[in-house]
Parts: sequence; C-alpha cells; structure tokens
Amino acid sequence: MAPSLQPAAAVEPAAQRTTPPAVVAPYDALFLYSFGGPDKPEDVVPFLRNVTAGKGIPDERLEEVGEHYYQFGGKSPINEQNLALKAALEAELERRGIDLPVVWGNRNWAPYTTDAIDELERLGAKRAVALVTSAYSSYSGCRQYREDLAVTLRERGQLGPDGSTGVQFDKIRSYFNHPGFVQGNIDAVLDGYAALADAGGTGERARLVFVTHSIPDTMEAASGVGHATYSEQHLSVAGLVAAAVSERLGHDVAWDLAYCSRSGPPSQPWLEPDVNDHLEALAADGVQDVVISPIGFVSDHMEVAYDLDTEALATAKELGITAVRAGTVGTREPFVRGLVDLLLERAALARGEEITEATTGDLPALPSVTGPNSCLRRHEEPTGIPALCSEDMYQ
Ligand SMILES: CC1=C(CCC(=O)O)c2cc3nc(cc4[nH]c(cc5[nH]c(cc1n2)c(C)c5CCC(=O)O)c(CCC(=O)O)c4C)C(CCC(=O)O)=C3C
Ligand SMILES: [Fe+2]
Repeated sequence: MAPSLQPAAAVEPAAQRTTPPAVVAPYDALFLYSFGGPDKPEDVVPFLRNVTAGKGIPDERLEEVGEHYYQFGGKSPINEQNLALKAALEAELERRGIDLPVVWGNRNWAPYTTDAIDELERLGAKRAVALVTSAYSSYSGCRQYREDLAVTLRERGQLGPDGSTGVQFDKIRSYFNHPGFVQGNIDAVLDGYAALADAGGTGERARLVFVTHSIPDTMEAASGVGHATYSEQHLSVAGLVAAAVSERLGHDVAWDLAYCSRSGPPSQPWLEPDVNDHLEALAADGVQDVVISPIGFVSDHMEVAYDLDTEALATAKELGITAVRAGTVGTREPFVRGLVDLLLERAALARGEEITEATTGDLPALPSVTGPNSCLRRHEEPTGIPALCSEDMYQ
C-alpha cells in the first residue's frame, strides 16, 4: 500500500499571487544547521579534531577516515550540498512569498555555529528556527546539535537560565516521517531502479537495501525515550518507501535495513548488519541485483561517497552483484517543499495555535521541544551539557 501523502500545495507565481503569504511569525530567520566538512586537504586533520574532541575514537580510525577525505582531494561534498539546499529553500520561500532570511552554519567546520549567530545578529534576528540536516532523532542527529548551540551561546555569554539571552532558538522536529522526506526518497529509489536497468541488472526484481549510519547500541537505546528509536524510525521509513516502490513496480520488492560507517572499539556493540557483510549474505542467498538507498542521510556527503559509492559498490562488484546507489533527498522538490511546510508548522506551534502535524506511516510526529533526557549520548547517562529546545535545558 502506498503511504498517504499530502496533496501538493498549489504554488502561485509571485506576480499573480492573490492569497497572502504564509505567516512565519514569530520567526525572523531560518537557521540551516549542519555537520560541516573540510574544503581542502589542510582542513582535514583540524576538522577531524573538531568532530572527535572527547569522543575516544581510536587513532587508527581517524587516520582511515582522513584517508577517505584525501582520496577525494581533501574536500567533502557536504558544504556545497548545504549551499545548494540553502538556495533551494530560499527559492521555495520566495515562491510562497515568504520573506525570511536563511543563515547556514555547521557544528564542525566553517561557517561555524558562532559565525551563524554573528550573521543572525547582523540581520537583526531575535528568534530563529533551526533546521538540522538530519532527519532522525539520536544523539548525533538531534541532541548534539542542541548541545553545541547551547555551549556556543554560553561561550558568547548569551546563555540564560532558560535559554538564550541573545537570539532565541526553536527547532523543527525530526522529520523522518514527514511526507516530503518520504516522497523524496520514493522518487530517488524509483530513479535507482531505472538506473539499474541501464546498468545491466534485471532491474525491477532487484533487492532494495536501505542504509543508514550505524550508532552504538547504547545511543540507539537513548534515542527512543518516549518514542520510537533511531532504528525503528528507519524501519518505518524503509517500509513506507518499499511499499510505494512495490506498488509502482507492480510486484513486492524485498528489502532490508543495513548500516555503514561504524567506528569505536570492536568490543562496543553498534547497530548491524554492516552493509558490506549484508551484501555478502545476500550474494550467498543468490541475490544478483541490488538498489542501495541511503535513507539515513539527506545529501550525498562523504559517508555516501566513500562508504557506499567506493566501499559498498566495490564489495558488490567482488561478489558479482550488479548494484546501483540511489540518491539522497538532496534538493528534490517534495523534500524542499516539505521543509518549508515543517517551518510553517513550527511557527504555528510557536504562536500557540492548534496544529495537526503532517506525518506518513504509523509513527506519530516527534516533539519539537524534547522531553528531559531525550537523545542522550548513552542511555540513562546525562551528558551534563546544556541542550536547547528541550523541556529541561540541563538534562
Ligand atoms: C547518526 C549519524 C549521522 C547521520 C545524521 C546526520 O547526517 O547528521 C552522521 C552524519 C555525519 N557524520 C559525518 C562525519 C563523521 N562522523 C564521525 C563519527 C560518528 N558519527 C556518528 C553518527 C552519525 N554521523 C557516530 C555515532 C560517530 C562516532 C563518534 C560519536 O559518537 O560522535 C566522524 C569521526 C570518524 C568516524 O568515526 O567515522 C566523522 C568524520 C558527516 C560529515 C560527512 C562529510 O564530511 O561529508 C556527517 C554528515
Ligand atoms: Fe558521523
């Protein structure tokens, strides 16, 4: 069964617009908040130091990851992809007649969080809404952004007891089950099936392997306080995408969820199976064609370019599997439109209006103001670091 998707919002050209533009009050800026990545070889080591500060990632793993970046000329595609998303959001806002500046910043590379706050202040913003480039909730995709924002404000002397004393921040909910994100993935997977036929595979009979970033089991447990966990959120999206693709192709598509990019010591359990091991198991079962869909990521950044396009596709080749990697949602139209819908939804909520969150599938919308101890790094182990956009900033 196909997921029930919202009908497309009719878009009027600005010149002929008769309806007034949607209200984004109380917000005066949209903060596009991402991970960041190196732009040139000299950036790689300082970037990795920023990412791994205090995380106990083994040196061998860091050298290995540094090598991934050097193989791509020391430049991650992520910054250009975020600039493209920023431009797409600006275009969509303009199409809807919404006058709202978009400011981009990253946790781990320039423009840094503090640069973005400077920019927001320069624009005179008083209350911004943060859109994080991660669709699912977990420490890495949710709380870490909220902590870095709080710590940056604290360093600037702008963190009051209940939040910022400078620019105020709200956050758009984790949007994995928003219709726009799901539809963007459906479209990308269908394109993947078409590409597989061109690549010489049997096309429509191919196995569908969804992939996301592995996280430690204890981070997984902490991701689901009061709601579905990180892996359950992915399973829901995967099921929706597979159902829509099956319907379109006219037969049931077999699918699985696998993981990439694990780090940490081998003794520490992380979510499995690894995508490479999984391809091996599929080959042993006689599977010959695979479409890989990276539903865990919103753009084709380094994890996708290296761990999937370089490593997993090489594994498939060695195993005699014809594999194609489907795209991420990137700047696909349903996704970008959905993000602006989410912004409007968050603004209505901030104004105290009754809202019905748009969702697809069985899982309810995640809260945009998280409960206490939500998305901790390790289950039941408070980080002791303040985090914005939660019911209690210090839990
Ligand atoms: C769930 C998740 C997402 C998806 C959500 C989202 O999209 O935000 C994500 C995204 C990203 N992760 C990225 C890069 C890295 N992540 C690392 C380390 C880690 N990631 C983790 C999780 C996630 N990460 C975890 C549990 C660790 C272990 C350390 C820790 O507990 O935090 C390391 C250190 C070395 C290594 O261990 O690999 C690097 C370099 C980049 C930039 C890519 C580019 O440059 O194009 C992006 C978008
Ligand atoms: Fe990561």
